[in-house]
Amino acid sequence: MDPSDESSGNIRVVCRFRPLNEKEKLIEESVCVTFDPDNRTVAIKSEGEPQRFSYDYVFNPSTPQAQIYQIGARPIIDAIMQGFNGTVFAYGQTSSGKTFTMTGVLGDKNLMGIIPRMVGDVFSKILNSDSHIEFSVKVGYCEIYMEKIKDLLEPSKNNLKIHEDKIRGVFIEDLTERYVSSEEEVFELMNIGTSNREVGYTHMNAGSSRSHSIFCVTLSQTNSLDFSTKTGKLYLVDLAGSEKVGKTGAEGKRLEEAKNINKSLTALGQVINALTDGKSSHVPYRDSKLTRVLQDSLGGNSKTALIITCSPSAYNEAETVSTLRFGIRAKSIKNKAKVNKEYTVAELKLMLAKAKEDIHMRDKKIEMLEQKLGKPFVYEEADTKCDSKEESYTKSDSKEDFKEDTKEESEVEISKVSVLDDIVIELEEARTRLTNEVEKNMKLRAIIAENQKEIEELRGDYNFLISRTNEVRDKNTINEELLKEKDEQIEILSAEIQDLKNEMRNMCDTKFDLEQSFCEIEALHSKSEFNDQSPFLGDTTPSKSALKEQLEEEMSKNENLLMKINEFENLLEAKSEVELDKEKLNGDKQELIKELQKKSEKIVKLECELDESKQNYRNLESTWKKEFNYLKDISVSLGKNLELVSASYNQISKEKAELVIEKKSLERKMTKIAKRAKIAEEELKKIKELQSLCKQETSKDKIKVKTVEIAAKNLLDPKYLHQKPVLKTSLNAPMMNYNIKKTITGGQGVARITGGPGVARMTGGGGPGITRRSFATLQMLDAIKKADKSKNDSSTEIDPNDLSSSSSSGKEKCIVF
Ligand SMILES: Nc1ncnc2c1ncn2[C@@H]1O[C@H](COP(=O)(O)OP(=O)(O)OP(=O)(O)O)[C@@H](O)[C@H]1O
Repeated sequence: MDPSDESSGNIRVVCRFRPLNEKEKLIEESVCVTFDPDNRTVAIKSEGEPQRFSYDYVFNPSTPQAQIYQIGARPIIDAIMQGFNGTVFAYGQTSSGKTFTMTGVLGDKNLMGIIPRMVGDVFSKILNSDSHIEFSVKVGYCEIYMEKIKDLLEPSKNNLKIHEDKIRGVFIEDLTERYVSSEEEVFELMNIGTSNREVGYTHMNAGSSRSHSIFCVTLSQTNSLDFSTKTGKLYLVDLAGSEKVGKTGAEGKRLEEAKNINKSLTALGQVINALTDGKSSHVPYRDSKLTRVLQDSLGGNSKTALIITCSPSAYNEAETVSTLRFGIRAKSIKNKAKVNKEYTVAELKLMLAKAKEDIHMRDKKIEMLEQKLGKPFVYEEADTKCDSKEESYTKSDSKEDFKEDTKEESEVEISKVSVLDDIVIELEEARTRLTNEVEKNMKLRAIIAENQKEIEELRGDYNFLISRTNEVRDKNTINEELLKEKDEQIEILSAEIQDLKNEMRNMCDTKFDLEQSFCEIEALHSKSEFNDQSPFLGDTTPSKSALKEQLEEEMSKNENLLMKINEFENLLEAKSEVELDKEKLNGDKQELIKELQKKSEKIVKLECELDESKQNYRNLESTWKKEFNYLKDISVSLGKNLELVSASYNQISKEKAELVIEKKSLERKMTKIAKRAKIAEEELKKIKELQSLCKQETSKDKIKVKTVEIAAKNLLDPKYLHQKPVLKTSLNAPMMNYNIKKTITGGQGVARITGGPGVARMTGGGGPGITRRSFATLQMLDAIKKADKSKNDSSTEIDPNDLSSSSSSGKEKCIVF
């Protein structure tokens, strides 16, 4: 991994003091703090020595919101853009200005807090980014109230759970996250969330936050060129303020809230202690929801800034000191943040393709260099400048020296090329390995995709079975309830039937009695009609009217009975109906029982299948995990290989550049040497020509000397003395081995021979008359001989007196050879 993808460092802690509020001014106007001019230290005045606390920055009460953002939180945004996680959280006593710092006044340019400013910066950075980077921004908003996490964008979700996995770290499950495309949309969501927050009145703060709020911004970036993705998660946390219930006057609900707030803040303090005391092996993140949510922000994968907020009032001195101490402890927490980057297969493929292309290019270059080094030298007129080494070659340097040097240099170059060859072979091997690994990777991915499909199908089957089982169970329960109801009804009806039967029996008895009585009465009545006057009868039997009354009574009873009988008959009918129903129900029940049995069997079967599916799923999952780990290993080794490839590439590039420079200088040397060799060859040719010329001249000279001697003799011969002198001629002849030019000029007694290397010049005068001429000629021959001897002299003068007598006519007399 690129080292810039990781960063470890301490939490950044800044401290902010707000101005005195009205209440503090009323209670006690004195201020208990002084600020050092270095903007890093604050001192609390106390009776003894003032207590001093130093942070990354200390803001005095007059610091504007914009500066707090710039110094306190802005660096975190840069980290988020790079794909790190980030957290900014505010801690402090109630009413110390946490919410003012984090949120401030939305929509007010001067008073808005860190969250809206950060959001604004995120969007402006997105707008100014490269066009091939695609961004997506999501926001979520929740609060921890009385140890429950409530979704502030969907308040019905009021007990969200915290989870953790390797990819996402610690996260709040099911938290509503909305995609947003402008800061206005974010502000809208913030307003919605804030309106759902638990806020209440206390003596210290009319709008006191009774919960810890967490505003999450997730920024994902996809590079459309290499398909890599980066995700930075930003947590902006406004903690509830610690409070002394005596001061805040919390009672009832507020008291419960205060207890909860203080408890979770104590848990936060304990986590910080465990992280910083250097002895604790266990960090109690799980002691509260707050610490669990902030787990990554405190000692984990996040760049974190803590803003501690304080009151400057002497009235709150104890709370301020406690907050300052908290900040000091938090300062030594070390986090290890890493860029949340994902290498996609496409990205890996692209990297591989690039590496292949690089290797190919390098191959070509190396081939070219090899060709050039392998070819016989072609002398090019490439460069006309001479370097010092080249100039040290003089005419006396032999071609052999030059060849020797060139051979040595060539050997060095060849050894370099062979090293390069080795590297190229290694790279080729790495490339093959990489290709194989990528192929393997692709195959594995295909297998995993298939497995996942299968798992999805199994999951679908499983869910279907579960829903079917639940359906059957529900039906069963309903049927059972129905049966129970019917049984109860049957029981009631049976009891009623029993009662009716008893009543009917009683009624039958009464009816029988009554009928008997009626018969008796009828008999008596006829008897009374017969013995109407009998006093005996009148005394012992009831009177007719009495009997009539009794009869009427009995008749009405009878009617009632008849009615009851009717009722009873109806009831019997009803009973038979109920019995029919009961039978039917029993039938239904039997059917239901049968169905139930069938369903139970089916459930058992389905449960078996489910177990099997679960087992399969578990197997697949473990295979998948293994494969995933294997893939991860491969991806790590791929990363390493790619690093190796790029390192080798860099090395080769460097060496190639050096090689090119050396090659150029070699070519220049070659050109110079070639030129010099050409010159040397020309010189040699000339010397040889001269040698042959000299040989020719020497033989000619001998002939000439002889001719001169003959001529001289002839001149002295008396038979030539009357001959006219030659008007003018010149003698051009090399003397001995030198290229000597001799000129004899007739005139007024001047004769000069100019000697020196290669040249002898004689000028002489002659006059009429043989003697003089002969004398002059003899003088001249003598002079020539002298000049030949003194070849190193620059000139030999002949005394003009010696020649004056021979210069009479002013006309030249020469001997022609
Ligand atoms: N730096 C400041 N300048 C001006 N006013 C401030 C400043 N800080 C805070 N205030 C004011 O003080 C009051 C309390 O601030 P705030 O609500 O932000 O405190 P808090 O720490 O969030 O309190 P709690 O923990 O009770 O929620 C508010 O009216 C706020 O406007």
